[in-house]
Amino acid sequence: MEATGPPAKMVDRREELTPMLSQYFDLTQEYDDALVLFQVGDFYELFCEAAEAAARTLEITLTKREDSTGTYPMAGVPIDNVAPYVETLLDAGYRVAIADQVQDPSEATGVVERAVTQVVTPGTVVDEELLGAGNTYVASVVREADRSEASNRAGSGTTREATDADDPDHRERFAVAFVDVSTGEFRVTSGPRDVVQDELDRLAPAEVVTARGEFDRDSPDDASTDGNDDDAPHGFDVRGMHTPFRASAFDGDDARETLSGYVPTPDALFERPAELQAAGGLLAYAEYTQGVDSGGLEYISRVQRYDPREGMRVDATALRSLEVFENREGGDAHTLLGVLDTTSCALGRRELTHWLRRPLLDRERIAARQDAVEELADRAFAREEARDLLRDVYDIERLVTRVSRGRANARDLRALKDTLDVIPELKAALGDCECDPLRERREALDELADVRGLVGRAIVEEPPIEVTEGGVIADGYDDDLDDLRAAEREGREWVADLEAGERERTGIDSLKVGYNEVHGYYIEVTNPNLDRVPDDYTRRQTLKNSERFYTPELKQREDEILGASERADTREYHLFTEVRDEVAAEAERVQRVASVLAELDVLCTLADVAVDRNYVRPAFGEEGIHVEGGRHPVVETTEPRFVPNDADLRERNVAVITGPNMSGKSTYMRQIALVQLLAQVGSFVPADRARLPVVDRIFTRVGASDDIAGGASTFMREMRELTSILHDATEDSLVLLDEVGRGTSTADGRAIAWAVTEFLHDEVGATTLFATHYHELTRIAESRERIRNFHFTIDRSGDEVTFLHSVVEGASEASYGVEVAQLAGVPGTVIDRSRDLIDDGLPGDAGSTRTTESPSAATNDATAEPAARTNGYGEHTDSHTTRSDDLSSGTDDRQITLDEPTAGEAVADEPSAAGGSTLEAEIRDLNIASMTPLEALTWLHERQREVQR
Ligand SMILES: Nc1ncnc2c1ncn2[C@@H]1O[C@H](COP(=O)(O)OP(=O)(O)OP(=O)(O)O)[C@@H](O)[C@H]1O
Repeated sequence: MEATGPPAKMVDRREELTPMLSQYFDLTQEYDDALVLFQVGDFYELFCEAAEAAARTLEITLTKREDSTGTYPMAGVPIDNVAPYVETLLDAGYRVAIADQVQDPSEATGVVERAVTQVVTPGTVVDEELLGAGNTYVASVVREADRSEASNRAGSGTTREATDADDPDHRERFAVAFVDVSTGEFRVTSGPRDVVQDELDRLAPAEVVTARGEFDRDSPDDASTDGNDDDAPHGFDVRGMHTPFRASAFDGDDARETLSGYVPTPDALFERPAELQAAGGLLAYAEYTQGVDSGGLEYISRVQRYDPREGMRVDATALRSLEVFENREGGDAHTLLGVLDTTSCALGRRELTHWLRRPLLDRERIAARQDAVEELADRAFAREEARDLLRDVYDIERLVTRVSRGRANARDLRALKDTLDVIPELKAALGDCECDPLRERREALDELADVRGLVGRAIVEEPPIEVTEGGVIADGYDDDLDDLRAAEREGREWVADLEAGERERTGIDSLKVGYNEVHGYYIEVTNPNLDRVPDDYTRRQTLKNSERFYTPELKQREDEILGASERADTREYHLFTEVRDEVAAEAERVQRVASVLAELDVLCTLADVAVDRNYVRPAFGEEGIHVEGGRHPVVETTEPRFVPNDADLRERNVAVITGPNMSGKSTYMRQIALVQLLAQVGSFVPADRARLPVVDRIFTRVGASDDIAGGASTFMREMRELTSILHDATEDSLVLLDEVGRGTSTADGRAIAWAVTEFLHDEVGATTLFATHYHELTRIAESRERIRNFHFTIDRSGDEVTFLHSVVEGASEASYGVEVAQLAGVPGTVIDRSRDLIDDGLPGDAGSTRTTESPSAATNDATAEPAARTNGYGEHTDSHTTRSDDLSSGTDDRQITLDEPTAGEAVADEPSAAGGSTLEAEIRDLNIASMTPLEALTWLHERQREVQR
């Protein structure tokens, strides 16, 4: 960003700068991709362009600094409340380098020494205040060497013959590593582009690091920032910030060297060199941001390589359309996570997210989780007790990270102890649980009695936040400390007795003994009594109405007290860091306990949800999906009269689902996918009964109808996603298609929908749910044995329709678009007119020179499609190649042709019928009543482009 790097004004005056600004200049040069927050006393200051940018972004005052070399814009934020400012800067796309004074100003001879102690970036925040409850990842991506550029899968057509791109040996491959610096979780994997993209989608890193120089077009030193497609690391689609980092860190030797600070034999851990490079480069970046040297993040000891194929693949599109973590508006209300997340502690909350992100493929692992959930569901008392205890569990995964990094305070240690105190009780609560997964976890719960005992003995029950000012270490833990405290106590007692003694000795009743920070202990005598002051009193301070004195003995005692107190504080700090280091040495054990606690929390939660919401344990078999009385886990919580529905797709069917708008098609499809996903997570499912296959991947393609503004580009995206489904789905996949084809003309859309359905049935064999308003699609079932039609029923009495939300076998009769419009409150005049038009045909039909179909052909026939009723253009245009008899039944005069032009395009090719301008003729001939809003908008968009050309 332009506000980072050395300020232009200072570059010009580099040699003249004062020592302090010179120091600032050097740091801005060294950390040239960050805003440097430069400590000056109680403030972090920024200068020149950086100050202006910060003032704008943070809405703080821009001031000036003047010295002999000039005037510099300056802005500052208070040190003791810096977190919110840093957060705002991160949100605005900046990285922030914190340059602290690392020398006591009183000891500095010249300018105080300063150093960057931390670079805060979106992916590497560790401050509690800046961290959300979930994981914050930073990822690194490395492209494998010696791979030729592979073809783009999205463009590789819909045939499933093997191509170069399919051949595992010829596809472009990447390695990707992820770290959560706040917990120490570290994972590495590699694979072809789509697999790595899935991993990036799944873990949604806040930042992606790549070797500098690879993507920086203008200057190799230019640090790119987020949000710009041009900066997409290796062409991956990532939401987070993109950070180019020192390329050498990703070199094999350097990466190995970095890794050796964390794992004993790096080479043995990875399967491919690029994985080692990605992991080493990422660790080097993590060290750089945390201001530590090689090996300085020792709590990252769990560098794990994983295989993405171990889990069900659920890409970002599927996660979004199934609203697993986020609803369609991007919020977290009414999501699957929201329904399930009644976890007791932060550890469990993060673990649940992990589980939902990566449903399992391994039947045994699924069964193990199910066994645990089942037993916990049955043992209500044990479950409730365990959940209660887990509520007292702190986020010890992050806590132990702070311990390892020397950032934990005494309260953190005490919180760790409080958590460890829970473990014996938790083990007892689960003592009767018999199934292997629960027994194993119970046994894996290390009580860490040593750590618990140490902290219990060493740290007082309610320690202060500061660890340098005493009051942290418990009495009896250390003899030296006890002696110092005794000396201090004794001195204070002596002082406490002094007042009474001196009053007696001097006869001054108003004499007082006091203490202040500046002058220490004193004896205060009011002016009228000054003549009675004994000789051994020395004057210390004169006030308006009194004088303050000390005696040689008081002075001596004061020195003893203060000396003892100071030495006690120092000793305490020393002891505290010793304890902290001892705990840090057990970090791995704590992390293991944390992960068992996390799993237990999730298992208890899933059991609780199962009981609370009446879920059942699904069985797994070899046949396709068979659900009885299935429910949508989220919609059933908001819809008081949710109607359960069956889904019998045992032959791995392609289900074509029709029904009026709003009847429940999307909900139904999503509920089947969510039931499947939950089942593979190991959870029970919202149904009366479910027998399911293990699905390798869930694909979703939701039509463009909701996204009119996106226009043509949305359709393009839709088709790209469709291509990837057709290419990547297997017979073990579950495919959801919701109104695919809606983003283009009705004719094209229907043709595509038809062909896609055939392809999925004939070539792919994936279990498919296809919700559509193209009713003619239901006819495919006549010629394909595994294609089945389902539709949603409504109850119609007079003009009123009631949605029954229940699915039945067979094709739907109509769309009831007008009835839905009426329900939505469209004015009665419009509704009546629509009904007339349905009955009588559209005026445009009669006037059109192309109309070959009689409007009356579609009248009063509930089975007629909107398209057939209103369009019916019989003419053939070059742009549509699918033959009409592919789709039509050919038996009646409601024959549907696929050669129908889009509202605009075919007309535009024709000369004006009325002899006016082409545009005029087009407008006149437009059959507006038959167009969807999207078609109208697309038409308008095309005309605009023509005019603009
Ligand atoms: N099984 C059900 N029981 C009760 N209410 C339901 C059920 N399914 C859906 N609904 C309600 O109906 C609304 C519409 O459902 P949904 O979006 O699934 O309809 P749709 O047929 O896909 O509509 P469209 O074709 O317009 O996209 C939902 O928001 C929900 O409130």
